[in-house]
Amino acid sequence: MNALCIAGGRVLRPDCSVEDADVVVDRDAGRVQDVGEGIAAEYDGQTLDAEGGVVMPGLVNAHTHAAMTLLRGYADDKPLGSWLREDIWPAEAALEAEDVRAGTELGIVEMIRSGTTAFADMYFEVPEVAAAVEESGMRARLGHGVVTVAKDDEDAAADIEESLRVAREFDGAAGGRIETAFMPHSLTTVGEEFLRESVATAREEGIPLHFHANETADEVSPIVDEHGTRPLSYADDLGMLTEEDFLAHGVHVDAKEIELLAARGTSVIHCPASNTKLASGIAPVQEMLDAGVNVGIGTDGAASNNDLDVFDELRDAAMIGKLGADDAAAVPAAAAVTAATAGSADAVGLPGGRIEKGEAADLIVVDFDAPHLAPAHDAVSHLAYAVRGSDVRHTVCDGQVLMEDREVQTLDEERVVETARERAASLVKRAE
Ligand SMILES: CSC[C@H]1O[C@@H](n2cnc3c(O)ncnc32)[C@H](O)[C@@H]1O
Ligand SMILES: [Zn+2]
Repeated sequence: MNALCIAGGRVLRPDCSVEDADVVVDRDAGRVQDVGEGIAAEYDGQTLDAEGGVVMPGLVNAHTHAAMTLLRGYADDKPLGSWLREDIWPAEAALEAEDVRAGTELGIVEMIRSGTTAFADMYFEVPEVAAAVEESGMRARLGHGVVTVAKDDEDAAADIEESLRVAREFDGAAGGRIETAFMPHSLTTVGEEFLRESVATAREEGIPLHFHANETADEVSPIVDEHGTRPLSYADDLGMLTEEDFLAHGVHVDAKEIELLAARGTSVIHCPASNTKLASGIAPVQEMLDAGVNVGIGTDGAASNNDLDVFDELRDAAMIGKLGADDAAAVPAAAAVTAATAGSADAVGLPGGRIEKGEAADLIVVDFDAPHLAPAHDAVSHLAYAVRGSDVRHTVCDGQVLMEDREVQTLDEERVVETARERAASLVKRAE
């Protein structure tokens, strides 16, 4: 067997227990071969040193727009509607394919460096996003975001066709590391007739759906006014809530909508930093978990976060979850860590999220030697409340080492950062 041994660390298991163990990976299969104390000695192959560290599943960023790294810090301190209309959409109107490639690569480098092995991405120029994912060795579920408002019927239909086309074309790309979805931007930015027809097509072809929903209060009232019902019952009527589908935000959901999500098995991707920065509101995460809704974690784009560090995000989820519930016991450490690993992987329907024999070999080693992690009474507490993305020592996806000793192996980090700087500067000029 072509083995990779992650040796000498403590391993986070799916039940959030932590044990001294080595992890042996079958590199050809991209799967965990075995987990156990001292087993690395039985195998030949590449070894990654996990001494003094915790081996855990790679984080899954279940909702992002990776190329928006180019717009990091471009427009701040505004609510969602004016931020999008006054700043972001005008800038995005000037996007070229090369911008998306450069911004996605920058996002990917940032994610690999902070321990993310998979992500779900809604953006434009999906072939460029897919090429960046393929080169980087990460795993991703990709889609072209559709907006039909302010478009004539022909342009709207073309946008939908593009989203369905890339969903068909790129599913299974990069040796199966890329899967796809049909991604209508939101329930208010895609018209009902367009949704009705395109969702039916996606359903017939078995293509899952990902969309923004119930993000701000401003987004709820127009749906209630126009359709006489809450957004998620409207989405349900359109056939948009199945076990394969996942929606981003779910901030302004009432008890009936939470029940509906649980009944349909639709996952919610919680984006606490973006919801805080845009003052969108506090998602009822503990209520959703109590109702049996699967919750994943996403950063959203770097322009509303402003980074793609999922460790930051899961800490925000745990902290803000307590504030929202007015209960310090809400969204405890283990729940936040599980949401960012197994919860996110299950939500987006990608392998990973658990270190277990036979599971995908998507894992990271987190260094526990840093002063801000001493003492370590409880590893799971640290993973939720104290670890930073910069504590990640190694990142492995599908059995391939993407970062070793903080050196990204698959992309040229210096070139990626420089190109992204250049493309961001030229994008801003083109948008003026
Ligand atoms: C049509 S591709 C995706 C589209 O979404 C925009 N976007 C970024 N962040 C958010 C958010 O928090 N809510 C809604 N839409 C968002 C992004 O700029 C792209 O235009
Ligand atoms: Zn988003």
